[in-house]
Amino acid sequence: MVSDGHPRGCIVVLNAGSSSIKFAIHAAEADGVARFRGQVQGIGSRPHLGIRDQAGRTVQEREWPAQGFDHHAATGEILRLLPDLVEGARVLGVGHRVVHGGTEYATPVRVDATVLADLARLVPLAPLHQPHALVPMHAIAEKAATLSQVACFDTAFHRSQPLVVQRYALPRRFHDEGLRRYGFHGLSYEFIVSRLREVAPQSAAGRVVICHLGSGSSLCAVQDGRSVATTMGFTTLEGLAMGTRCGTLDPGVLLYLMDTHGMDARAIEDLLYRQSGLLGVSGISSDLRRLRASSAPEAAEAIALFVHRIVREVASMAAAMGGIDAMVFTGGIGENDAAIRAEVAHGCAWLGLAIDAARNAQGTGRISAAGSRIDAWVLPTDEERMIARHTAALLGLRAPPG
Ligand SMILES: Nc1ncnc2c1ncn2[C@@H]1O[C@H](COP(=O)(O)OP(=O)(O)O)[C@@H](O)[C@H]1O
Ligand SMILES: CC(=O)OP(=O)(O)O
Ligand SMILES: [Mg+2]
Repeated sequence: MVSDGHPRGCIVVLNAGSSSIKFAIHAAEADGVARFRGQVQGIGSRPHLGIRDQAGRTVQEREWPAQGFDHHAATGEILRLLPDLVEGARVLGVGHRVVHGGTEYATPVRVDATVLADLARLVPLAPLHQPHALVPMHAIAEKAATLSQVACFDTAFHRSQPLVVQRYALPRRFHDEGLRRYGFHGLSYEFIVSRLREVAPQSAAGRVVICHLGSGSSLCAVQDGRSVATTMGFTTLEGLAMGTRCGTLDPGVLLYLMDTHGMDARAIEDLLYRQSGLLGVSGISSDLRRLRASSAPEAAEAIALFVHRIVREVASMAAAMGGIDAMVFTGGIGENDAAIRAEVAHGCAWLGLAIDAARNAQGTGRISAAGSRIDAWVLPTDEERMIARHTAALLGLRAPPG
């Protein structure tokens, strides 16, 4: 309760990922570890809720059968749980992660009817994410119309990229109508840059490749704290192979699918967003943990493809910056799967990356070997904390981040 020393005002944060919904309760007035953090993860495979308090202790856990338990159901559960977790503090704002901000939104904004309508128009560009961010925004707007809601965008961090990086080689009119490379996971990249400034300021001022490897995966080339290139583009499909997404594909494949298989846009959307990636190649699961536990050759092949694409794209990020000084692994896979990090490092040895096996197995902080030309780190991301920073700043409760 308020009387036991908890801050009086709080920010509630909601982050709808493709396989998870994460949430957090942050003190409104000061940056710090969340009072509560939780997530429903494994949506679509093994839905599981876990909530931890400020000290990292698990305070609640629950599981559901995969069938019928979707993002919508998870949102309902979370909205029901939040009043208890707030513990009597005043909710001063709700911050949302919104994956796509289009050309219009390059900074956080207060949510109103116009914003809701604009963001709904971007649903086709992020079908695994955008609808799940909009559902709680509408629910909160209906139930608590006076509560300030703030939308924070995954695309915003990349808007500093040079125009040539954002352009596809299509006729100019398409770029002008918004068909361009946006990039995503920007809130995660922004948070990692802020962490790197704390733990390795010299590296943070240099040329950094951040590997956000989770259910969705992308790489970002960050130079002096700014995004200069990233693997995702117009949608969250481009770049690396992911849990259920294909990553970069020859556009001729789409023509073939239309002509030869008679597939329409919706069928192709389902194939590329939901049936491909680790799931499609393995035929077993989109979850790396389950592929690790499998002895099927298809599981090993899916993992090898995942790594191969990362290694190729690391080189492309390096090319965008003329070299690499530091590399950071983050996201559900980047933070937890030491073997993926070791395999990526092996593929990047020619760039001067060597990781220390024992440090990598431990999986926190610096993992590069003594003498590695590239400094390598495992840094847990915290998109929710970044959203709390932006939300508090926009509502005038704190100074702007960074
Ligand atoms: N201990 C682990 N070992 C290997 N992979 C893991 C582990 N924990 C989580 N993951 C992977 O991380 C993915 C989820 O990443 P996360 O970034 O939380 O997802 P989202 O993109 O939905 O936010 C899971 O699909 C799983 O493959
Ligand atoms: C942008 C994206 O793919 O997000 P996530 O990894 O949370 O699914
Ligand atoms: Mg995520």
